[in-house]
Amino acid sequence: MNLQLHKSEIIHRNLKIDITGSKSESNRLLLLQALYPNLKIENLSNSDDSKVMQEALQVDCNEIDVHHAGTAMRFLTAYFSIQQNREVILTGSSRMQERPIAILVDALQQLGVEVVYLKNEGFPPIKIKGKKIFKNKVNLQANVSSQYISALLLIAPKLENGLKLTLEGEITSIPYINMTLTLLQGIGVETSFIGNTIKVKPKATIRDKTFVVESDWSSASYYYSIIAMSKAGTEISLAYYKENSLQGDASLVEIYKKFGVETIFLPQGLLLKKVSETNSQSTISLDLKNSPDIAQTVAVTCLGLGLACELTGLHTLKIKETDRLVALKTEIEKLGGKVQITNSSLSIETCASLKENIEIATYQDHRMAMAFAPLALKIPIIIQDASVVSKSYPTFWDDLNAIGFKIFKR
Ligand SMILES: O=C(O)C1=C[C@@H](OP(=O)(O)O)[C@@H](O)[C@H](O)C1
Ligand SMILES: C=C(OP(=O)(O)O)C(=O)O
Repeated sequence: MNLQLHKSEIIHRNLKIDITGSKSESNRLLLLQALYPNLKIENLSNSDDSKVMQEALQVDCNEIDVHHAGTAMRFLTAYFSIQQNREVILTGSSRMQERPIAILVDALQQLGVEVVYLKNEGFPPIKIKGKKIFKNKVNLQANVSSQYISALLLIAPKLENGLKLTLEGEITSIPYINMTLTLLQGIGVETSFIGNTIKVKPKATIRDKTFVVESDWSSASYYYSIIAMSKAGTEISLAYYKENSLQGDASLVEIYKKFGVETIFLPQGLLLKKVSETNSQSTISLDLKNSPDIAQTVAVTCLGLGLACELTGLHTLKIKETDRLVALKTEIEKLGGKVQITNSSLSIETCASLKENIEIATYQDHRMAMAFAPLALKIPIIIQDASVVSKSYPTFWDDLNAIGFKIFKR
């Protein structure tokens, strides 16, 4: 389904957008709930990725397809490693079969788990034979994806002797590791993270506990971009967000001050308000190694506002739903922007005007579709294969429609 977005403006200012729980928190809590059934979860994410995770933890079959869900792939690999007397094949979309998993598999093999590759060495599909794990020391490379680390940490309290992880290299996406540790602490697991060493103590059972998942900050990023591209005075409210977030993408609050967006925390969420114009002479420089999922949003905001930018810390983008660096360069150049990329950075030159009615390809990447949509405040634009958004935010187009975006099927 391609969508034509006519040039739009925000009209329903008093509307509150309800975004469901963080996909990252939800997928961690679902795994913890499978390990500790007296854990209850509220405001669970309605994303495809969380549905896939939930179903995979419930079914009894021995082949599970996680489609495009990276966290589900990595977290379930760890989960099935400790399910004794079960042999499970984990597979995914063709892109998932190109997303590396060797660092996690090597770590599980160091712990004594039997994992074999069924197609290409280092990539899904894999076959896992679950067992009781007594070993408790693992060294692993930490500069490729934090998901491998979170996966091991989530099962760590159920290992006979807990876990000591020694992280090698520069640690990437650290807020996601801290999110995992904080959730573990929340159910009473003892953890420590000092220097490059993480320790988790074993915990057989937990007390009854209910978690209310905070709404997804990565999804909120598209509203930050919308407000940044709107005229002064425009406002949008988003529920349910809090000032002390576990999610690294809450860095949006600081980052979007650069684009004239003010964030006001209310008891039930956020009010975003455009308060000032950005100086078009300035270059926006940001290191996004702690918030990789908002890189596309920020890049397109800069493009829409005609601002030059230099974004660094993007080394994980090449192994996500698509190679996001190449995808951004290709699509921004279609619109008339000038882009340079390396393996870990992206810069855009100041661009005075954008081409109209360009078809943006989305590469089966939800964030490509959602990041480019706010440009409809500046130019008419077409988003190809727009239903990809369901990976993290199924009601995205309905919500945009409700705030005034003019969206038509093509
Ligand atoms: O642990 C998580 O929930 C995630 C970690 C990040 O991945 P990397 O650590 O691979 O950057 C992020 O991009 C992804 O969307 C979700
Ligand atoms: C990278 C993402 O997800 P995952 O790695 O879980 O597929 C994302 O949601 O942007």
